Amino acid sequence: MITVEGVNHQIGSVRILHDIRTRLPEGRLTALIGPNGAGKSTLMRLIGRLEALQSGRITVAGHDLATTRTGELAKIMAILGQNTAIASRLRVAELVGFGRWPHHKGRPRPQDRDKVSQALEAFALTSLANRFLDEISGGQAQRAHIAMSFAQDTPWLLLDEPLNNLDMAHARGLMTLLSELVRGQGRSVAMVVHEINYAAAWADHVIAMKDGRIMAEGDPDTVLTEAVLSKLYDTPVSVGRHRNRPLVLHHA
Ligand SMILES: Nc1ncnc2c1ncn2[C@@H]1O[C@H](COP(=O)(O)OP(=O)(O)OP(=O)(O)O)[C@@H](O)[C@H]1O
Repeated sequence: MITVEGVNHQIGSVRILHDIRTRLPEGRLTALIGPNGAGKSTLMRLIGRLEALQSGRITVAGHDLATTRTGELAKIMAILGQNTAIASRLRVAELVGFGRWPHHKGRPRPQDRDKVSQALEAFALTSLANRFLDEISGGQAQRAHIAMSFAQDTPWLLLDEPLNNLDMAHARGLMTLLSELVRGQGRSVAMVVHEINYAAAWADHVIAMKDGRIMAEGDPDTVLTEAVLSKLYDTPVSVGRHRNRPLVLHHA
């Protein structure tokens, strides 16, 4: 479980997060939703310790972020942030190989190479393994970054907008793979997602944020309702059903 208690965050004089208290359940896929600027990435970055905690307390699988060593944390949690700009003269396999660093600390072993091969295969990147990052498409680069986090092989996987740039089939493939990690291997995934129907179809738990606060949280049937979503996004939405899950419609 990830616990967040009394987390406030401020940039300059602007309050970005207001007293966030929540729990992200273990062995589940949690979707963070909400409008632009709601504070989703900031909360993810604080949980992933990419940003220093200004107040409150966060624990990941019982480890307090304030006291856990980075090497230890990197074996518990992989985080993929939103800005994945990285040296473009790097090959796909090298990027994915960085995910193994916490395990081998510079001396890759056969099992590390196996994990990289598995990650390349899982994200349909094997044929692109030797390409440089500036020689592949935006969606392929996005998959390579997710594959790097996947190769880290941690109980917790935190992904900020991993569906960016992915076409329908690859987005579906990623969600299927993430839910297999959760259901088949008992891993825990938290992701920021804008396309609400991916949360509706695959998430077990949804946290809806607006203006630096949590507006609603719970299972998709509880959170993905017309009342909550219309208020969350300040736009009218209809919610139907598809395969016994919510289906959100927001066309004119
Ligand atoms: N470096 C920064 N300096 C000043 N304000 C910032 C900075 N980073 C983020 N903010 C502000 O913090 C608020 C929350 O941003 P955050 O990126 O966490 O939102 P988000 O919910 O992830 O949004 P999006 O869906 O657009 O990615 C926004 O109002 C944003 O403008």
